[in-house]
Amino acid sequence: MTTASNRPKVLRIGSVEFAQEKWAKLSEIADVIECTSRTREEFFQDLAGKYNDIRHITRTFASVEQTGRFDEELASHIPASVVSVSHNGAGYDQIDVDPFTARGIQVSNVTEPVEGPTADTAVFLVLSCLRNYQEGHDILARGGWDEKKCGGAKLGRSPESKVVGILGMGGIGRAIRDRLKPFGFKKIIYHNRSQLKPELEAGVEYVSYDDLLSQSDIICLSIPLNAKTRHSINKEVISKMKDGVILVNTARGAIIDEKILPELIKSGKIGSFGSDVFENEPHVSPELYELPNVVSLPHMGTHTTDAIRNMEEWVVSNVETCIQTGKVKTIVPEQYNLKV
Ligand SMILES: O=CC(=O)O
Repeated sequence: MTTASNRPKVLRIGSVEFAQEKWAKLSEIADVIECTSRTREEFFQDLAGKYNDIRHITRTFASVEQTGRFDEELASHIPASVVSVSHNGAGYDQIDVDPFTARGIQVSNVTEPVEGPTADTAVFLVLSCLRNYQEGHDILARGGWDEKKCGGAKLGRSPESKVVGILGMGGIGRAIRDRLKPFGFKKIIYHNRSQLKPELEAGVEYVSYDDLLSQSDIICLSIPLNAKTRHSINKEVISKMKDGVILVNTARGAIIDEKILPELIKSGKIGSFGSDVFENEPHVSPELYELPNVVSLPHMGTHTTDAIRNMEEWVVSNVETCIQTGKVKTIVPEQYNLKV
């Protein structure tokens, strides 16, 4: 039981949109402190001052504007009292996990609430690229629907003739698989760090990285961004893909070396590009999104009230579970062996 003197302090960085009730519940067992530091320098000063006895930190994707990345430098300012950092999002590329692991600090991310909404977005992009729906919309919007059938939009293809390759078969990759299955694609294949157990694989075929590149008509990227995966989809890798491949990215923009895309799309090497994420958000080169065979979204993967509420509540659960058991609910994979 917590008393006023031993109640853990939770530093909340970034705003709450919908999970006020869940945060209020957490306040019954912890002191929740809103982070008011406006800059990274101020944050470092506050960590040595008014936040010097906090135990848990929560952060949002947008709060990077306030504190900068959670890197080695920032970790070196974290008070020894801190036991967990809970990130609101599936992708935690704003956090360098190693310096936190070295200090015995648990890092958690959001898993399940992100999977369905992100996969819905991937399905939208796959279908739009396959059927040229964006081109149809653009023709209609500029008043170009004349006598020509469907306004002259290019003919699309149906799923039955296409192989889908999913790169990365974590929770989001599996949700993409499950949503694409009913469309009747010719085959769904995947590549992952390791092959999944049959019950998780759910009937789709595990292939090598190179086989995924060479066999897929549509490639969905669902891998995390880190030092190994940054620009891993580059000119050389794309040259191994089928001519006219459809590339769909709902993971992180910087997995692809974005500057090479316009040329490869114009040449037809990439038949269509569907993306919810870009390398330097919110800046996207008009040269890219103005191409007719590009479907682009401003990072809307989890942009629903339900998803945002569920994600915010998941973050609170991570803190709550850590207070109650000493362990966060969803520790990041790099820390599976962390002794706590
Ligand atoms: O981009 C969204 C997330 O990382 O959850």
